[in-house]
Amino acid sequence: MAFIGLAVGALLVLLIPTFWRGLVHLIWRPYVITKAFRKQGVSGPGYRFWAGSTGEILRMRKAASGLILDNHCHDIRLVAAVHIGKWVAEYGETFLFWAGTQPRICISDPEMVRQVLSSKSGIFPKIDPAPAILSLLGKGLVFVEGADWERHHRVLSPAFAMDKLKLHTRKMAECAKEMLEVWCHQVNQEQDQQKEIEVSEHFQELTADVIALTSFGSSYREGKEVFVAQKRLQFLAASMFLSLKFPGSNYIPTKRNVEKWKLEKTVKDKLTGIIQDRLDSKEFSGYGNDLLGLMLESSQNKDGHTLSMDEIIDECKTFFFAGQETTAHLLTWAMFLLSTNKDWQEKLREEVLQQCGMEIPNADMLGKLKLVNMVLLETLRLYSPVVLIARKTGKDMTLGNINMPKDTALMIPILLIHRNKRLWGDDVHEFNPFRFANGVLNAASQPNALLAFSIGPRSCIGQNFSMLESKIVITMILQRFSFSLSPKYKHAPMDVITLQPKFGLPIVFRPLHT
Ligand code: HEM
Repeated sequence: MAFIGLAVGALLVLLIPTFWRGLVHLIWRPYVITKAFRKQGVSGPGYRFWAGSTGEILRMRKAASGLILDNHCHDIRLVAAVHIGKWVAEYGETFLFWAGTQPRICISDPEMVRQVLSSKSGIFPKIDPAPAILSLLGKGLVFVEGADWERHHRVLSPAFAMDKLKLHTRKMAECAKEMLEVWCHQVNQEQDQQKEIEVSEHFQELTADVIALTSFGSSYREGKEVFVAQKRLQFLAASMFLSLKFPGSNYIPTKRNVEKWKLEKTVKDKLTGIIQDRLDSKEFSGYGNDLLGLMLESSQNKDGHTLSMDEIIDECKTFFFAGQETTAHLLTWAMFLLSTNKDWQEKLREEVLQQCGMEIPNADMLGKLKLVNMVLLETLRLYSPVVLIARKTGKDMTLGNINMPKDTALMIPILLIHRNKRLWGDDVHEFNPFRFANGVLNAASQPNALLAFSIGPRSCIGQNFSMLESKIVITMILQRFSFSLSPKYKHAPMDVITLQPKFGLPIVFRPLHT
């Protein structure tokens, strides 16, 4: 009896502090945080036990999931990042919401956003990525911090210098030509010389081919298993975002976790194979000067700027995903806008034929395509493939006039900032590429209003790569086809980590030359 009493006592000694910590974490801390922000005028949807705002977010997303917009409606707040749009309207530009028990402060004020993103001192690091995101992207350049980020950046950035990128123009055009030959063949087989093609899938394969070829010396076919596994990991990550978690839940062999582990293994094995092939093929001159070559060469560096094999694998994950997915969506949305704005399609074709004729475009020609550039920028404004940027406060600080404790997560809603009338004017919801006629910095009332590639030291390393690739592809399409939106298209942009058309993008193509 005494033994049982002793055991129960010991158990209580162990359990009571855990129970107490749980109560503090689940009830007291959210209460204190809510109160502290409310005192400073920052309110938001109330905290719900354990779930935070997750239930509300799920309800709003579900309600929006059946909506189809008019093809000319670019105010997509009704269908994408719906919770943020609704809460900004209700609580103002700065508000507090809860990802489970984690507080999130959403900031849209341009000056606050500029302060966070342009800081060079590292006081606004990235938030710790969810495990599902980490298995998708790896701990590569997107997520490393401080001295590690500097080391990775120093090794990788030479691959994105403009003179290096220009050398990729030919390879990018060859990949595009291969895709367009398939389209031409399909169109020519039709008696009425017009053919409907779902382009978003084709752009996914094309951009995968381009990043595989230019950066890893492989091809879509060789890297296909990685791309397919990453696509599935992306959907798992998106679904896991809004599910309730408890400590250790990532280690339980649930159906979803087991699938995630298998996909992670597929990605790692395949990437290791690609890396090993390059190591085996080392010639006298080294590993090559593409992205993979630079990473492998870094292992010989004596200056400490080296990447370990695990870091190289993580960077491969990062670039296979980041280098492909986003550009595919940019191309998709640009085609959507050009197929619904025939006047712009004509303007661009005229420019393209004037500068490039029917030749494969080279870097010099592409540099002269001002209207194509403007349309791509306006596409990035209206349909930014990345809808949200996340950061946190690295120490206790005042941002704007709000005191924030260390580790406060900050959410920057690109999708909403790109629809702020104060910044972009009364025609904010209209497709008007002319706003970029005098360059990105003069397009809005503030110079850094376009955030599609972010700004500051952590802005997108691949932005010139992506713009170059997109210009080549759009140019080569305009040289060959006129096109219009298929009547089957349903306008329902959705944010699954990136912004994409829910039902794809069917376009009807007609050849310009038979
Ligand atoms: C339309 C195409 C693209 C868009 C809209 C885009 C958008 C972005 C954004 C918003 C960020 C900042 C993320 C953050 O701060 O959390 C970013 C970072 C990054 N992007 Fe892109 N991106 C695109 C294309 C590319 C391409 C083609 C590559 C690689 C070839 C790439 C590689 C990266 C990397 C590695 C980072 C992390 C940079 C750092 O933290 O130093 N992106 N991108």
